[in-house]
Amino acid sequence: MDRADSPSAGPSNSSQHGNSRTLEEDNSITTPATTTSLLGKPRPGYPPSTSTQQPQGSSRRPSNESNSTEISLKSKIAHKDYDVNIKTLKALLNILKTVWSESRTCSIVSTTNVATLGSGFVLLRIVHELFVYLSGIIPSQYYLVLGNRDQSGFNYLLIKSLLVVLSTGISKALVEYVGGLLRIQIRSILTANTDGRYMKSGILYPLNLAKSIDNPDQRISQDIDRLSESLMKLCIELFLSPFLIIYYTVKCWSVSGVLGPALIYLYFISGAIGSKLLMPPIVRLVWKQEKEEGNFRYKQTRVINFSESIAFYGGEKREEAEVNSSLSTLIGVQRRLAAKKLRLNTLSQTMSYLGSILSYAIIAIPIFFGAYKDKPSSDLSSIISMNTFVSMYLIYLFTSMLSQAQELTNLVGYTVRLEQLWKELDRLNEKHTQGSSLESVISYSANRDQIKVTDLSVFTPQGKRLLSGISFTVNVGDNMIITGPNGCGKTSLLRTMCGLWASSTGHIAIPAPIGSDSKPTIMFLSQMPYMISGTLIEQVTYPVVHDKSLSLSHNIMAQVTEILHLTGLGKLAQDPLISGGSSIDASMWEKLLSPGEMQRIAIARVLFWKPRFAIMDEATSSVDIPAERDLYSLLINSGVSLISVGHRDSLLAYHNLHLRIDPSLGSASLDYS
Ligand SMILES: Nc1ncnc2c1ncn2[C@@H]1O[C@H](COP(=O)(O)OP(=O)(O)OP(=O)(O)O)[C@@H](O)[C@H]1O
Repeated sequence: MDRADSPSAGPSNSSQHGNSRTLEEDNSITTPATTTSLLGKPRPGYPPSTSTQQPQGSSRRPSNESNSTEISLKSKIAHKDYDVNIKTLKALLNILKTVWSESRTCSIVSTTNVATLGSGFVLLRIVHELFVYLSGIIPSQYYLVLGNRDQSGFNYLLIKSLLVVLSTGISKALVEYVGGLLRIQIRSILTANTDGRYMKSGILYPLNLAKSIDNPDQRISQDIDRLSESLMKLCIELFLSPFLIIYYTVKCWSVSGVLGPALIYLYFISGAIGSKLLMPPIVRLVWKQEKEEGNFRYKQTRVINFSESIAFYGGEKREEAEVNSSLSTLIGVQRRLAAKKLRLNTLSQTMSYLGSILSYAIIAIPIFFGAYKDKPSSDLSSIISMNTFVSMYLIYLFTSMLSQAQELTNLVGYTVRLEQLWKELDRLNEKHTQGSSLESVISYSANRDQIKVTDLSVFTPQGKRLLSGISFTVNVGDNMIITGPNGCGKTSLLRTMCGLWASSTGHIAIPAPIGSDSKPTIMFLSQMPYMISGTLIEQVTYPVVHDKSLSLSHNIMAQVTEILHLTGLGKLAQDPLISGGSSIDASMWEKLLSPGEMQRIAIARVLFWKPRFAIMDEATSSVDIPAERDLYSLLINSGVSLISVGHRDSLLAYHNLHLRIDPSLGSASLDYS
């Protein structure tokens, strides 16, 4: 409820506008349209929905096991861990501390902004509360001047009330505006901080591979935003609540005696108990609804992503059946939810109407006990109006507090989710920092011209042994091809050599980078090249951090253009749509280029960076045979040593070493040619 629209009072006014306003506002706290209980609404979107984004990388198989683990983990979290308790409040405090300390160093917000906005918010909130009080007592003044037929008093009051109402509206809008700006600042700070911890070597991939935390994308993009929103909502609503409750209790007491506040407190307690009893099944169903919403959305997204394959197969009917089945599960849950909400809404509606009647019952007591028997009727109307405002506002403050209690539960929920992510990121960071010097099978060698693998055993992240006893040495100038049947572990060996899979034994020595040299010494090319959002130059120079001067540098442009011509992509450099210098979305790149052209872009990146070694996992499988010959010649002539995986016999000619994997033995033999 907007306190600017807080219960206006007066016998006729309150029955016409005052009460209807009040009920409407009470309903904003209690009715199903906006919320489901006196304790506030279970927010859509929380508990978290199933992310539509699938982790990329090596977890190629849809894992039912991991999904069910995730779901059961979420169930546990939804029912148990999201309570408001000391632990979760400490986590919230930790987040607030981070916001405060980061606001001084964060590059995307200025400290002055945060401090100015914070103090501006506090000031505006106090000013607004003063105007709310002034506008609340205006109706009682109207009863007085109208009752006394005082025309000049009425004219003066008319102007005064217009100014007060205008100021109340403006101050409320400003409170929400400044609160909204603060929310954006908090979100920016927390997101930048979390992304800084997440987008790191040794963290991004292991976190998504092991799924040790569900939906990090959702936690960063959605949960942080909702956390900031909940925090600001609580600040806007509850910032002055304790003081206001004390003030309006005293006021109510002074008009109606102890019975008035006592009845309001009783009303509040019974509403809270009733609501608390009816809430749990609804919370559970809301959680389930969010999960089914997520599943439904995921199915729809998959249809979009794979529309071409579905069209080729003519599988539209099959997809429709799949989507419909998901929809019918979702609708089933929504029906059960609506049924459960009925009881709670009955209570909520009844309580909100009772609240407005209660305010009259409170003033009726002193009137019938003779407290105002000497007052003329105009004065009495004014007193009734004033009292109705005070008691209704007190009732509003309580219901508002109750509804914010649910907001607090949401805030704690988002806090727990963010804290879990931070803890996991810190754990992986610690492991990575230690692992690179102590535990990992990979070590940097002073010999920058060699990759040496000794007695390596390769295990999947789940611990299944794929290969054992693998040993080989590739010197700069050598080119090695790895062959073997599907599923024997070729790509897994490459993942282990690149340090992506840590669960291995043996030893791999790779060239050490020199100082702060950002040039990669080893580059990995997968069968499906990764396209980025950006310009043609950024595409070829990936993974350099985006730099405007790079796009303007004539040297780099000339170098990239030459490489594009060499790799058979000269037409791209001439295409105004592509080479115009404007950024193109990654998904658009994937449409503009064929798989073979994307593989050529990946090779262009190697030619641009000229690393010591390029590890190529079927990286030319979509390129025609003559072009494959040209590309391999280019790479070898540029001084890059290649470690290739492939099935085509044509590849053998470009390599002097041949590692054959024998799946029956789980080992490999090395041939020289
Ligand atoms: N993330 C993972 N978790 C568990 N097992 C995996 C994972 N990735 C791959 N595997 C399994 O490891 C085995 C070897 O896979 P890998 O991709 O290394 O085979 P490959 O020799 O490259 O096959 P292909 O020639 O078809 O590309 C397969 O049985 C595969 O299912």
